[in-house]
Amino acid sequence: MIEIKDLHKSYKMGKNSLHVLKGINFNVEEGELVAIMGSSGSGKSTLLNILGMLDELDEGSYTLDGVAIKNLNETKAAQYRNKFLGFIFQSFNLINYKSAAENVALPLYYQKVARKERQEKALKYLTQVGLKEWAGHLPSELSGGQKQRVAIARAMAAEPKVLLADEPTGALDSKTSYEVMDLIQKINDQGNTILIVTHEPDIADMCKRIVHLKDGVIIEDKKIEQVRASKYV
Ligand SMILES: Nc1ncnc2c1ncn2[C@@H]1O[C@H](COP(=O)(O)OP(=O)(O)OP(=O)(O)O)[C@@H](O)[C@H]1O
Repeated sequence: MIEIKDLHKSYKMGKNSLHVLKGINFNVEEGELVAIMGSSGSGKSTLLNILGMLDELDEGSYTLDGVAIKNLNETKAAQYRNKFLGFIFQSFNLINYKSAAENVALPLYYQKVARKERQEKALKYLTQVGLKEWAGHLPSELSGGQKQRVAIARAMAAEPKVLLADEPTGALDSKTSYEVMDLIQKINDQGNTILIVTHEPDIADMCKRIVHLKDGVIIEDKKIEQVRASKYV
């Protein structure tokens, strides 16, 4: 699903440049649930932004579902982003004056899906995240965990190939974090490919594979069974 080869990314800051990703090689198969970990500044969000086509890579290659993502013009990039990718953010990024259902339906509006189908899909995905009864409520009437569920339903509504989540539980207490992760696991069980950036080892432990970044390179990439086995050696 995702193929990254020798990826490099630098940020220019005046005359200087900061080399953030220094040769990342990384493949993700369909149906994986991957945690990307690493200390602050290791390049996790930069990598996720490149995977999400929100930022451009400098060197190397990125192939997403067979499409080479490099030097695409803005229009093509936006088309592929909408078609392939769903995003979940730490701070939910819901629109405050729109109801839960309207928030979920929004990506479909941008995809020019007809109103009736938008409403049906919004309700379908809100039902999947257990919030059917809350469809007409504004985000301000929902708890943090419920807001993240709405954001997850919104990410799923456009039926993307890959879900990308940047610290999806970062703003939630532990109990709610586990509930949101249970939901993410269920969505993954349905065959969806999901990548999660997280600081929290117990959240990473609920994924199927953990990739560790340090100073812009991958220093460890293990299936969860290997991670667990190595804890007891
Ligand atoms: N747009 C930008 N312009 C300049 N430097 C940037 C930009 N975005 C990130 N950086 C720098 O790149 C480095 C990696 O940042 P990144 O956000 O990818 O790290 P991270 O591992 O996600 O960190 P955190 O866990 O704190 O979110 C940091 O030193 C950061 O200051």
